Amino acid sequence: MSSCQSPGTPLPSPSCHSRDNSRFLRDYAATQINAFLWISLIAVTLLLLRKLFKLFALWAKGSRISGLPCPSFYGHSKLISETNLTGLLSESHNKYGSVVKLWLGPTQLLVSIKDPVLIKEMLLKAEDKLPLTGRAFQLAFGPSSLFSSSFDKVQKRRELLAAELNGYLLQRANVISTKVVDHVMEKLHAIMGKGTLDCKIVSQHMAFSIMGATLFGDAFLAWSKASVYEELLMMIAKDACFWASYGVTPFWKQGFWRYQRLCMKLKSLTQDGIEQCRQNYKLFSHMDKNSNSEISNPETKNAPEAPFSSGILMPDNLSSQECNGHVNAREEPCGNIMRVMFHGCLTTAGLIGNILARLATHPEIQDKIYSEIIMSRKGAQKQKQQNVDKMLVLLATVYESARLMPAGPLLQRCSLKHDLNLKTGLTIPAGAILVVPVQLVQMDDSCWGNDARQFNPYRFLSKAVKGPELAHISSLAGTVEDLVDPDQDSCILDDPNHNAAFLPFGSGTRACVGQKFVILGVAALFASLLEHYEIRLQPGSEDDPKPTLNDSVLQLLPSPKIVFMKRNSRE
Ligand code: HEM
Repeated sequence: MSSCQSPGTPLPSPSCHSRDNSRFLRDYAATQINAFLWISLIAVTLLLLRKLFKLFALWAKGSRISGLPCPSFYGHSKLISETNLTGLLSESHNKYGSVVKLWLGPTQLLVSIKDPVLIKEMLLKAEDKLPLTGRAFQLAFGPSSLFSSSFDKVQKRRELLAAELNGYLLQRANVISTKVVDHVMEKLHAIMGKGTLDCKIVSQHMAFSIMGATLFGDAFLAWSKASVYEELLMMIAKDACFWASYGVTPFWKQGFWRYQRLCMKLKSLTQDGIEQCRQNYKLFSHMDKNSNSEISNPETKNAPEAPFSSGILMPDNLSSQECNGHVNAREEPCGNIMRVMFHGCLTTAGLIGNILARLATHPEIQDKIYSEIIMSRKGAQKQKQQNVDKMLVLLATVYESARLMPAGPLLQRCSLKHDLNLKTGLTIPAGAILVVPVQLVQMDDSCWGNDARQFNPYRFLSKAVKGPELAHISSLAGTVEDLVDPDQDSCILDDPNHNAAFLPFGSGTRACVGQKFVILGVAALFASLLEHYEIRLQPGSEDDPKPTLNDSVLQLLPSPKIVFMKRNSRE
């Protein structure tokens, strides 16, 4: 008799019935949990096996690429600091050729490519960037559709920005530059009264004013909070890479919260600036209805329809949340403006600073550019703006300065999902970090000749020699003496991008969209500046500064001290 049956009763009691039920439920639950645990175990094992398989593939494929032997199981990462990575890669390329590997850890393979043709191929095929820059921007300015790691996320926004920069905004580059020079010189006179000028500070003011006037309109130059904005941006730039280098956001650090407060302040100032811009835009659009466009530029006719004929990169346009055909609800409304301000100001300041320093140490080039300016003025007495297209030595100087000091020492990509097969037959395994040591490539004798390390703008000029049938071109890279007379129409400016080793703005799918705009804008700035001032090095100032990574970009340090001498008022 079962224990559930009371004596003399053929049926089990109700309490016995419920005990059976609960035992059944308990058994059932135990079976389910066991099944779940087994399935989880199998899934985790499969995942681990997949990871292990990928790791073996990385090791096997990585071992076919030559490079420095690993000092230990943990790779080279302990030996590498930001400053000596380029040195280590240089040594490695000299020893092992144009594609080399470096194990940063047991699971992290870095592949560096130095051959310009392979670089072009890789930069076209590898569309995704390393997450570091994206993370730095995300931490500082929130989620957005520019500068992210994934190409799919940024593609549409890139195209829109490029169309605006290379279309109707290009015509403003001249106008902005003249105003910026007037504005900055006013500021600098006050500083000059107290002593000499620091190249870094001057270039920072100039870059900041150009970018501000481009994004927010001319009203930015008179904005009372512009100096605070500049200061804040520079404070954020100092720490941006540091905080982004944490794998997990360091919420537990007090410094991080201080940094976040700075970012919030910048955000609220940006919104303030946008408000100014809106009011200014209303004024402009009203004026535009009454008058035709100030300047006519043939390129604008082919450019996509300009939404704001005032010629400013209207923040509303950059921050519109509808992109890629859908509303991006997570996107920070003014995130893209802060990103473009941040990237544009830092990189443009680096370029301007480098040009200032080169011109100060090369008065003969300054004289050539000055005669180009005078020539262009002769042709167009009444014209307010300069025509920089004809100032070949000036443009060549901008190219050469960009070549000698890129924004950063490396271009970085990842080939996360698929192996990357190069035409040479070499396979770069999925998961590897791909880098281009720009500094090395841009100073490589085999790409630029024996004077690769020298400042020689003439390398971008060619002499058009008219033969009996065909005009042929001979490069002018050589000494300054046998060079072009800008008075004669005998030379042409080479497109720097025809040299695959010219990479200050990157190349391929993720190249900088601001290249054309920035080259013309900076050239126009120097045309306005050199027309009225001569740049001289302060006696005793360090005349051999080195490109050094500072505030997230390469800068010439120690920063040279310069003086602006008003022309026709020399002592
Ligand atoms: C001297 C000034 C500048 C330099 C040297 C510079 C350089 C660069 C470099 C090296 C890259 C990465 C390219 C690559 O990885 O292949 C980049 C990306 C970019 N630049 Fe610039 N840049 C400058 C100014 C500007 C300006 C003024 C703008 C816009 C107004 C701009 C917009 C961008 C954008 C949107 C990207 C990101 C492209 C992407 O992630 O897909 N840049 N720039």
